[in-house]
Amino acid sequence: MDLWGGWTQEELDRYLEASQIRQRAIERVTNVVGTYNDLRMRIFSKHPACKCVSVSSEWCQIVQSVCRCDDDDLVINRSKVHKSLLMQHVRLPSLGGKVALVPWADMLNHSCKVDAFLDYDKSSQGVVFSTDEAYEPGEQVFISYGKKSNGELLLSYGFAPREGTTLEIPLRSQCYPIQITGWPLELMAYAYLAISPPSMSGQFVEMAAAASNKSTTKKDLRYSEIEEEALQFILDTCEASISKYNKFLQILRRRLRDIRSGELKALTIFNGFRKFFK
Ligand SMILES: C[S@@+](CC[C@H](N)C(=O)[O-])C[C@H]1O[C@@H](n2cnc3c(N)ncnc32)[C@H](O)[C@@H]1O
Repeated sequence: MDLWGGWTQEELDRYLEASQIRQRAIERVTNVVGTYNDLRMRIFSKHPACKCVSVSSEWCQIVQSVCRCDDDDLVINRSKVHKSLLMQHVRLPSLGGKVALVPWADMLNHSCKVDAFLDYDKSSQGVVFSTDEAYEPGEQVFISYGKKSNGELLLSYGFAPREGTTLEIPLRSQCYPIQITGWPLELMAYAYLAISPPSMSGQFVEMAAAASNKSTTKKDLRYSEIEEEALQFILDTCEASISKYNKFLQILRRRLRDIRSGELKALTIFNGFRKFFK
């Protein structure tokens, strides 16, 4: 059964055993299939002349492979696909996340190194894009698709950037992307919240806001009295997360053991020869 972007159930189980993305990929497929089956029951079964039209080829791929429906039952509306390439749905932060159709916005690629995004500009009454990096003429300009882990980018956009590699650390209902160079303030805030004693209830609101990325004003959230415990909490969670890849870790350990024992054998033979020529 094809799941998302051509991934099979077996591949999901093998490669994404410990990843949050595995469950989300399955949920996505379940939602698409549920919507299609609902439409089929309510509309297509009663009006055979009606066709299911989708602008998304992934949507059709999932429906076709999972629901095993005929090609004729599904139509990818090419003209809409064409338009959707040029007109991107964009959420405008300063208008409370209102959605706008912005011409050519679909041409912009993502980079983890930038925070810049398109937004509504009151003075020019239009959607503008201000870069947060200096670019040379002819250089590619990037936007940020959001603070997303590699897994999320892979699931939603079909690519995983090489730079700024991230690992998703699942903590109860939240999920925080950590980078090889560090961890986000939100994760630290969550750790403070999770381990802080009731005597610190006065700070709970501030910690919760920072953990859910709602407070952008406070850049340095520190509580020295519980910092050690919070760091230990993050370390334990990271270790627990990676230990789920136990098959992979076993293979690595076995391979290392084999290489080392091979080296030892070679060393013994070499020492034997040395003694022989002494
Ligand atoms: C909104 S479009 C961006 C424009 C697209 N590159 C194009 O030529 O039409 C989003 C798609 O671009 C690609 N993309 C965006 N940023 C990328 C990156 N940093 N590395 C690789 N592919 C990227 C992915 O295929 C993604 O699904």
